[in-house]
Amino acid sequence: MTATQSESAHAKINLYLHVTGRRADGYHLLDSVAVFAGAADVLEVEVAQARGAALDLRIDGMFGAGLRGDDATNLVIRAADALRARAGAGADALPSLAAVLHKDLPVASGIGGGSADAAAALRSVMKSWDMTVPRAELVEIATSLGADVPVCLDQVPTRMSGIGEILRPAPVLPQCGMMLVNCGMSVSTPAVFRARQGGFRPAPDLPARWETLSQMVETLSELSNDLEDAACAVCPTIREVLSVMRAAPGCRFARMSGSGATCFALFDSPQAAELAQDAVARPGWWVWAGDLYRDGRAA
Ligand SMILES: C[C@@](CO)(OP(=O)(O)O)[C@H](O)COP(=O)(O)OP(=O)(O)OC[C@H]1O[C@@H](n2ccc(N)nc2=O)[C@H](O)[C@@H]1O
Ligand SMILES: Nc1ncnc2c1ncn2[C@@H]1O[C@H](COP(=O)(O)OP(=O)(O)O)[C@@H](O)[C@H]1O
Repeated sequence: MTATQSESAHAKINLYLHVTGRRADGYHLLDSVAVFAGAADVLEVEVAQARGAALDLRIDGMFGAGLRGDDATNLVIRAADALRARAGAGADALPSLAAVLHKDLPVASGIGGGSADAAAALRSVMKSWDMTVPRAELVEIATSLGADVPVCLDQVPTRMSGIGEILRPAPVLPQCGMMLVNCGMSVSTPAVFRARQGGFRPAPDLPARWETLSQMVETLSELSNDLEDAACAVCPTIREVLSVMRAAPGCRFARMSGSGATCFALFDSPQAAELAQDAVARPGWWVWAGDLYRDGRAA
């Protein structure tokens, strides 16, 4: 074995999510600001001695039991397969890889854990194979793995549009703290898009920066997550989560992320979010509190 590539795969939070249209293939056009929380999975990839074999994946962590390492549909394996396919005739010369995924983010929960894992796999496998992929092609490969994978490549605050493949800088964020709560129920993204009723909403004008949390909350209050009603129809506990979060001491704002069921709340500081954790704790609920992930990492 040679050097281990360790990549953190951070939770993606949609501060708002407008459905702006629909493509002919059924995919929805979205407008959203995605930010990343400190909460993360960790993917470790090592080069093995053998050549030509597939990526061998082991999974552990708090939410590892729900996923199988030998499942070829796992997004980590699909990411490695996509890069191997790109190597064409040179694929047989690539060394085999051994990977461990520490799965600490809830699965199918609106915070893009699987997408973040796929992006982490693209980053670490490219490094392990000493492979350079032009940015536009990398975004194309990422999009083929899932609409949320491109935004997870860099893990920086991003304005997303298209189906998730058009990426622009988000407004500069203020200091704040974040809490994430998941009620323990997986929610299927396609099922929520199918259950959605109502028309389309325009993409809003946003400022270049939010100087304070109050300014950001004022803007977000004018916007919405257009998947929230549909997700609540699929998983009614989301409404209870939101009302518990809104009642927590110091909570400035709460909303569902992505297609749910995870909800986020904003606080004045990471410490304020951590202090409110006990007030929202319920049996079977996953609660995380801390800072946004502000470092980002270029793919
Ligand atoms: C809703 C969002 C918002 O960021 O977040 P999550 O709830 O997944 O975190 C994403 O668009 C989810 O992206 P992702 O989870 O990668 O979706 P994909 O695997 O590409 O698509 C799953 C299914 O969701 C629907 N889908 C997804 C994205 C999109 N823009 N329009 C859609 O209609 C399609 O039915 C598709 O078959
Ligand atoms: N490494 C992975 N982590 C999580 N989910 C994965 C992974 N690989 C494949 N999946 C599948 O992808 C789907 C979406 O997972 P996830 O990204 O966690 O959802 P969401 O984007 O809603 O948070 C799940 O149904 C899950 O079975």
